[in-house]
Amino acid sequence: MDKQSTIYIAGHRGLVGSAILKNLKEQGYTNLVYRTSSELDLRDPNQVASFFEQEKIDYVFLAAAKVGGIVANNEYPADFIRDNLLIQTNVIDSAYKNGVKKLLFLGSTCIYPKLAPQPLKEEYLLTGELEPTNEPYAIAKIAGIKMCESYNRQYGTKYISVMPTNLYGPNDNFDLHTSHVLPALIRKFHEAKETNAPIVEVWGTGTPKREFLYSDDLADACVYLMNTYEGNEMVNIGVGEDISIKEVAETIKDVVGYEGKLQFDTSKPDGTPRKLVDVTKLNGLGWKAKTPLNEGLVQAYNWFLENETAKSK
Ligand SMILES: NC(=O)C1=CN([C@@H]2O[C@H](COP(=O)(O)OP(=O)(O)OC[C@H]3O[C@@H](n4cnc5c(N)ncnc54)[C@H](OP(=O)(O)O)[C@@H]3O)[C@@H](O)[C@H]2O)C=CC1
Ligand SMILES: C[C@H]1O[C@H](OP(=O)(O)OP(=O)(O)OC[C@H]2O[C@@H](n3cnc4c(=O)[nH]c(N)nc43)[C@H](O)[C@@H]2O)[C@@H](O)[C@@H](O)C1=O
Repeated sequence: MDKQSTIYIAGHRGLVGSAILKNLKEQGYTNLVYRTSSELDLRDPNQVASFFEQEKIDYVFLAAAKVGGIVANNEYPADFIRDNLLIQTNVIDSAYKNGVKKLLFLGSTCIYPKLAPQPLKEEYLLTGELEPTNEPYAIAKIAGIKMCESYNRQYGTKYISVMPTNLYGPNDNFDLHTSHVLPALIRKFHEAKETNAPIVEVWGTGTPKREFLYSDDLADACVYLMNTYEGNEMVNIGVGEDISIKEVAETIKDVVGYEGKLQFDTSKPDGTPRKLVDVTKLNGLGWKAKTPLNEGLVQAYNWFLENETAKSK
């Protein structure tokens, strides 16, 4: 990308899109294009086609999606498969029809089989059954990967797909019903501390393991790969280390300074037992994560204090 290239960041207000926008601004890219979902509904093919015809976009970061935690995925499967198929199909096809030079598609590690060997290598895609709580979302993401590969093969485009592990950071979703585990636990421990509640409820058994990447690191990897990677094969993005939900809950408890107890609600789903990504390919391409989990959690909690608690005052 040149510093003057026209770069569209789809989903620029979200966890990932806002971090990519910040990274691009910091690196001196000046011609950045973005729209909110109310200005441009990416599920609507006509709106997307007109937008691409007008804007003459060179590069696309496709970070707009219907996203949510384990319970949201389980409760709204139709929304997750429909919205994601529509958004990615409209954007990828309009990018092709309007001569976009390169597009980066964001998948997720839930595309790998539920019981795949660990760490998850890129080649494990489509080798086994998916985790049922997020199968519709994962199927949409797999369709996005295959769409990029197919356009590259048939039309000679340069679309790349990246598979990030679980993410957290500024502009995360802190809604307890629809969020992922880290923002949920930050809110739960904070509110329990404020109200002197003796117990914080943690979903599931606490035994599943997850790998967590700070959103600024993810954004840096996306911009790096947009500038350096042209392969048709997807690339995992992660840190290469995981932690149990019980351990991460104890860590957040300490970061927040809550002194009560944890209680595990085993009526809630555990989901995939483990999804540690193999980052050999990413490291070989010259990129490594920088932010340690403890440091990232302190930053995420500070962001929550400055932005989310202000909303409820
Ligand atoms: N969060 C995570 O842990 C992980 C995320 N990812 C992937 O990263 C990408 C971004 O996720 P994340 O940033 O967490 O998600 P967020 O929910 O934080 O942000 C999603 C963004 O998508 C936009 N969007 C949603 N629907 C539409 C629509 N119909 N039209 C236009 N824009 C829309 C929203 O725009 P607006 O704000 O204007 O409404 C929002 O800013 C997704 O592809 C996701 O699968 C992958 C692995 C893990
Ligand atoms: C990114 C990824 O995100 C989702 O998959 P997930 O990793 O299972 O997501 P999660 O963050 O919601 O949960 C991780 C673990 O944590 C436990 N857990 C404890 N207490 C809370 C809690 O309070 N909230 C939530 N959400 N989870 C909790 C929870 O029971 C589970 O064992 C999919 O959307 C998938 O599609 C996807 O791509």
